[in-house]
Amino acid sequence: MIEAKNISKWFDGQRVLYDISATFDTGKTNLIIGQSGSGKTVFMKCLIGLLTPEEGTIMYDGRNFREMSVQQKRALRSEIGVLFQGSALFDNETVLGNVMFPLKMFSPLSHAEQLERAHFCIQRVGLTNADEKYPSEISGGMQKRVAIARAIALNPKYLFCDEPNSGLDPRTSILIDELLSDITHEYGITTIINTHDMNSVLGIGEKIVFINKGHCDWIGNDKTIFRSTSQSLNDFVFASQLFQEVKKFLEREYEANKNV
Ligand SMILES: Nc1ncnc2c1ncn2[C@@H]1O[C@H](COP(=O)(O)OP(=O)(O)OP(=O)(O)O)[C@@H](O)[C@H]1O
Repeated sequence: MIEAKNISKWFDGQRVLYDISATFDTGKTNLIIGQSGSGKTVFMKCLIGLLTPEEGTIMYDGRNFREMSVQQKRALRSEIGVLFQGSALFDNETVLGNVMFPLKMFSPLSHAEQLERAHFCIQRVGLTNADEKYPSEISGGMQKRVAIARAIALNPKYLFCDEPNSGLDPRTSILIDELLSDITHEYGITTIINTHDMNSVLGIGEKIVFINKGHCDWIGNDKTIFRSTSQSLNDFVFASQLFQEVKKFLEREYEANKNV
């Protein structure tokens, strides 16, 4: 479990996070949602330790991040997997090379064991006959699977995903969500996902933290979201659903007219 207590963050005197407190549960897909510019990425970066909040505490299973020594922080980093927005694969490395990267950098395993682990992860995310392919030779959905295989290569306790569905069509987005959810449950990972995709919210939102203009406005799940009395959350849900409908309509129009 990760606990954020009273997190506040400023940039050049401009406050972007206001006293945010939230817990992210072990073995669950925890979502951070909110409009563009609301502070989701800054909050996630504070959780990972890529940004230092001016105020507040972050606890990793009872361990206070701020009070950790350099060695303890290094050890914690090896427990964290990150799925960056846009996959961020190395273009000049094959699928296998990408998944081997964290193993070569941080794992005490022998080369043969690293290869075995990489092959296991590639297979676990549903990729076959892809080891020797380069990122430019595979689809966006497959690239995302490679990025997930790379993120779980070191068997992380914590998995952070920034907009995992960006750039994917709705059907592929659902498959990626299902994969993240399956992995989370199977390995008991504390998974935290930044998203504004309503399909994800309703599909895998076991815990949902809604950020509005830097404030934590509401915490709930996919069952309680439609009972929320937060006006800003209701506006967000309405706008997101409208966006999904427009997107679906445009895709249907595109499919119907692409051969005309
Ligand atoms: N390094 C920085 N320096 C100054 N301001 C920043 C910095 N990073 C983020 N901000 C500001 O913090 C606010 C929150 O940004 P953030 O990227 O967290 O939003 P977001 O909710 O993740 O948006 P999106 O969904 O578009 O990614 C924005 O006003 C942004 O301009």
